[in-house]
Amino acid sequence: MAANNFSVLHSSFGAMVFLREGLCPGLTGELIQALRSKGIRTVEDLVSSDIEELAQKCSVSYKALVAVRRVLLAQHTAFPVSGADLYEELLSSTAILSTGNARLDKLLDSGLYTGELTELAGAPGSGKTQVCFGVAVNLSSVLKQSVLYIDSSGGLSATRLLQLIKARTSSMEEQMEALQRIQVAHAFDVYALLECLHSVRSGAFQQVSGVGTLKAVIVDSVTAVLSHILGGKQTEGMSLMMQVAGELKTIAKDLNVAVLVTNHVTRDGNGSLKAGLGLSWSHVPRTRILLQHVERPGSGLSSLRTATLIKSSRQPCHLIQEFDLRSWGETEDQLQPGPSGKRKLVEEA
Ligand SMILES: Nc1ncnc2c1ncn2[C@@H]1O[C@H](COP(=O)(O)OP(=O)(O)OP(=O)(O)O)[C@@H](O)[C@H]1O
Repeated sequence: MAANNFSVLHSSFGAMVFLREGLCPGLTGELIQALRSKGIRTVEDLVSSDIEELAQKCSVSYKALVAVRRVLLAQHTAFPVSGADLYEELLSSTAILSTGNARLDKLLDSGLYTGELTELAGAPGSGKTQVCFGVAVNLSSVLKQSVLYIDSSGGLSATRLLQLIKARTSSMEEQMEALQRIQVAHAFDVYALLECLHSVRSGAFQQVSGVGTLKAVIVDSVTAVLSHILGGKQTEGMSLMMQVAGELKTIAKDLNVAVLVTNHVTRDGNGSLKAGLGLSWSHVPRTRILLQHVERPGSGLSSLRTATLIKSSRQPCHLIQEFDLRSWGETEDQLQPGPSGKRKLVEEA
């Protein structure tokens, strides 16, 4: 095929990927050497070349080269899809997982969406971990779905999880089943987190016997492992952070799971709270909620919190809901599915 036939595909390649042994079947060291000798070093160089001419120039098999190019194209090209196909895919594959808190669900347009990253940002003590517990327990005990809880701050409490599960069922058997559906991993530095995310991506947690397909991954918190490697002279910090972001997005998309992460906050020039980890990270979550204490004169520190929607592509931002950390699972105002009612709301099994 002539080189300029690939002009559309050209533009869809992301980062430059160098040809290396093992990148795809048939791409041997010998073939790579032959290609390099003719200036073909990257996937993009190869797929945009005239294969017939290249096979002759490099004295390699035309058939082998076509097979390699076909695999590389499938692996590395983002083929354009129409809006209609995308919408159809959304309807058929996206599940919306209730958080177990009707007010948070309202902010999230019914709940956590599979295939997406949602972030809870808040100051220390604002209740991020408590919300993660509530979400994990609702998924495991009410929706009967499997969850991976990655604890990177040491805040995980099995007794609190059990306490929340007990509030939903008095059956010991159901309590144990619910606890089993929450798989826990500890990752106290960025390398351990990346290793854990690699295992998730390779399917290690997908079907642990008896607990079903993974539906959500919770990381509490990303800041705990990322904040100290950013800034100063640690130049690789940003790259590690974006690797974590890439892994989380890939997991969300490829495994079709909902990803929930927690993040700290800082203050901007005007003194307003904003999510931590800087501008590059700010684009990573699709939806962000800010948790804050409700301060009432004379009432001291209470368990009341506000949740403010500060980033969303579905709902107007700055919607606010107030809720009580102690009343997770209240069902007073159960919500109806959003406007696109065909989407799968995961129901109690
Ligand atoms: N069993 C409980 N029931 C209700 N509230 C609780 C319970 N345990 C802790 N809390 C409250 O939760 C708050 C701490 O929340 P949490 O640990 O979720 O904060 P966080 O935002 O994760 O903080 P950090 O950023 O430091 O990890 C405290 O105000 C505490 O009083």
